[in-house]
Amino acid sequence: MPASGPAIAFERVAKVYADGTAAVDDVSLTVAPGSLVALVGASGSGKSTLLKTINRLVVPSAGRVTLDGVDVADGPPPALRRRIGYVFQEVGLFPHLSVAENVGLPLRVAGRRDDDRVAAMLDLVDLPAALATRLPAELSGGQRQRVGVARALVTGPRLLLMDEPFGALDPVTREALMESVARLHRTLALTTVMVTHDMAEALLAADRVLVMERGRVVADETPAALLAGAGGERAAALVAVPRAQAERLATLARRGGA
Ligand SMILES: Nc1ncnc2c1ncn2[C@@H]1O[C@H](COP(=O)(O)OP(=O)(O)OP(=O)(O)O)[C@@H](O)[C@H]1O
Repeated sequence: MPASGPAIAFERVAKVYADGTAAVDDVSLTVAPGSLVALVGASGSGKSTLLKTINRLVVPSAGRVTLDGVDVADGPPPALRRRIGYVFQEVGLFPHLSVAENVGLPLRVAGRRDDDRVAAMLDLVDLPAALATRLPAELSGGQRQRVGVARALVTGPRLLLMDEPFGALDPVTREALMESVARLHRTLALTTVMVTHDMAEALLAADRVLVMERGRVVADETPAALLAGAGGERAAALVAVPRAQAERLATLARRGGA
């Protein structure tokens, strides 16, 4: 079993955008190596901004972020980003490159070429080898996201960041992808931080859920604790939605079986 990925520490991190929007407000917390953390909260609460301070797509206005004790601001951003997998909703595949070329691009940028590694990555994300020569436009949305995950992990990062990557997909595809990612998280011993709008997904996949509101982390609990009522009013309101749905479905199933 390989050693787990890096610990992340946010130390009094704040972000005020140029137009004066305070997106993140004095966040301090640590993420243990090997954990799968979900960031949830209303639209505009600062989830993406906080996530992007980890790979320096956003530079904090105050405070700092460290990985294994080293400030992410030390050293050039490309070197940092090679150590961090990043998957986001738009995927960002190059339309004129094949699936294999897209997955291999981070290796090429780093001066490497490794066709076996690319093939192994496709296999790891459950994409048939026959798709390797296709263009992104010749794939389904779910397959494109799998290519995005393969590309994010091809350089062997220990840290995976996901920004609502499966939001545009149907629920069945979304669930299958989330299962794949949870499996990769375990087998590759990653530390994973994911932004999601889907509280059920957060509760089922994560081992820790951070609830954001107006730039602050207002609850920080395990899924079990959240379901048991920890985390206060805001967390309870978010948990109420999947809970009510589960209860209605259970009632329907009982009636159907009667
Ligand atoms: N580049 C930017 N310039 C100015 N304001 C921004 C920028 N990016 C985000 N914001 C603002 O910062 C706040 C937090 O945005 P952020 O995208 O971090 O929230 P979020 O919780 O991820 O939202 P969503 O769930 O809708 O993606 C919002 O008010 C948003 O409009």
